Order: sequence, then C-alpha cells, then structure tokens
Amino acid sequence: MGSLEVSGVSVVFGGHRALDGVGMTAEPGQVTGLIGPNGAGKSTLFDVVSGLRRPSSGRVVLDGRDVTRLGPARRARRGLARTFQRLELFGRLTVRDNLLVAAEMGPDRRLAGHAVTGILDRIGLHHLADTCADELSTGAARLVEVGRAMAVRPKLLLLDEPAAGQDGEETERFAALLRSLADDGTTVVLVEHDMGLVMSVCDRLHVLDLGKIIASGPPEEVRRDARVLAAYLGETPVEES
Ligand SMILES: Nc1ncnc2c1ncn2[C@@H]1O[C@H](COP(=O)(O)OP(=O)(O)OP(=O)(O)O)[C@@H](O)[C@H]1O
Repeated sequence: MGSLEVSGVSVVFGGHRALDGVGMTAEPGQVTGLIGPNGAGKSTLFDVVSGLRRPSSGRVVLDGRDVTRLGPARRARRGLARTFQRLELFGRLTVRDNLLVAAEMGPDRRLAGHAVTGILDRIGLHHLADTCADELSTGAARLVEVGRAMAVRPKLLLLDEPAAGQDGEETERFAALLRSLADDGTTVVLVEHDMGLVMSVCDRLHVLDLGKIIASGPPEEVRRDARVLAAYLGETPVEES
C-alpha cells in the first residue's frame, strides 16, 4: 500500500498563494500525473507531500494515516521517496556506489549489493555501473536518480521532472520502467512537462494552474478539458509530442 490523499492544502509565500486549497489522490498500482504550466505549484506540492514544507492549511494522508505534522525523515520511513528537479547525485561516486549508498538505507542492508544489481537491470544502466555520476549524460543521470529512489523500495514515489534531458530512446525505456514500478504495486506520482510521456504512461492526471487543481481524471478526458486547454495557451500544448 502507499495511497496518498491530499486535501485543502494551501501554501503562502509572502503575499503569494502558491497553493490554494489543493486536493488530490494517488493510488497504489497507478502512475498519477501532476501537470500544469510553469509556476503552477507542482514542486511546492511535492515539498508539502514529502514534508519539506509545512502547509498553512490542509492535510496529507499516507496509507490512511495523517502525516501532516511528520518531518521528511519519518515520512521516508513510512515508504515515501522522491527525486528533485535539480540532480542530486554524488558526482565523484560511480553509478553503482550512488545506488549502493541509497540501498544501504533501505529495508535490508545485507541485501544492498544484490538490490543494486536488480536496479541496474531495471534502469538498463549495467554498462555505466562503473562510470562516475559527473560523467553521465543528463538523461542517464536522471535514471540513476530514479534508481536511487527505487533502492529504498518506496511505497510512494514522487518524481519531479525525471525525463528532462532524456533522449527519445531513454524516455521510452523510462516509460516502461514507470509502468513496471506501478505494476509492482508502487504508487507513482509524476510531475513532467513531456506530454508524450505523461499521456502514454499515466492512469490519471491532476492539473494544477496558479495553485489550484483545475481538472482531474483520465488523460483522454483531461486533455480535452476547456480549462486545461486555456491554462496551457502559450505553454507546451497538451498533446503527445
Ligand atoms: N521558496 C519560495 N519563495 C517564494 N516563492 C516561491 C518559492 N518557491 C516557489 N515559489 C513560487 O510559488 C509558485 C509555485 O512554484 P513551483 O516551483 O511550485 O511551481 P512548479 O509548478 O513546480 O513550476 P515549474 O514547472 O516551473 O517547475 C511560483 O510562483 C514560484 O515563484
């Protein structure tokens, strides 16, 4: 299990309401997309869900338990993992060691080495296992970030623009990886601007605009929603690239 329920979440920066009464859900076994134009509040919502930012109002419920007052470390122990828009790898460590550091924080330290081999398989980077993170392409580095989040065997995985910088082939492999994580029962929440990826991989979407959820539902429904089309005018169109 790793269900997520957010309700009535507001965040105010100075006089600016970055999130305004936001509600959303994500279910185990599904990839849930959180999309919206630049500055809509997606990363701020991830900060609230992962415990990095306390909302001025609202609740975050993980697996039926209210975690709003818990810090990030305690939420991580309850099975939450996330990646960041800015890459956070240890540049002078190899890919294998970056994964190993994370796996050693996972549920079974003794099996960390074994877990890393499994993750290298799943992210398709065995050939780069001994390469330093600093030498990776952005696309490969993002896969390692996701691999690191996988290493703690999360129940809820929040991914912030994981496909930025990936080439077409990497994105295709990445889509298959996301589907397989969901098929294993992980709750995956994806913030992503690559609409081709979002539309092909997500079971459900929530659309944020100016701090408010303006639409929620299956991708096919959301992409035709008049409010969503209006929000994206002048932005990346809501169609597969
Ligand atoms: N620490 C902060 N202090 C003040 N304002 C902030 C802070 N963090 C974010 N904001 C503002 O809150 C709003 C939401 O920002 P956020 O980064 O959550 O949007 P986003 O949807 O993730 O955007 P993008 O797609 O560009 O990453 C923006 O107007 C942003 O300028």
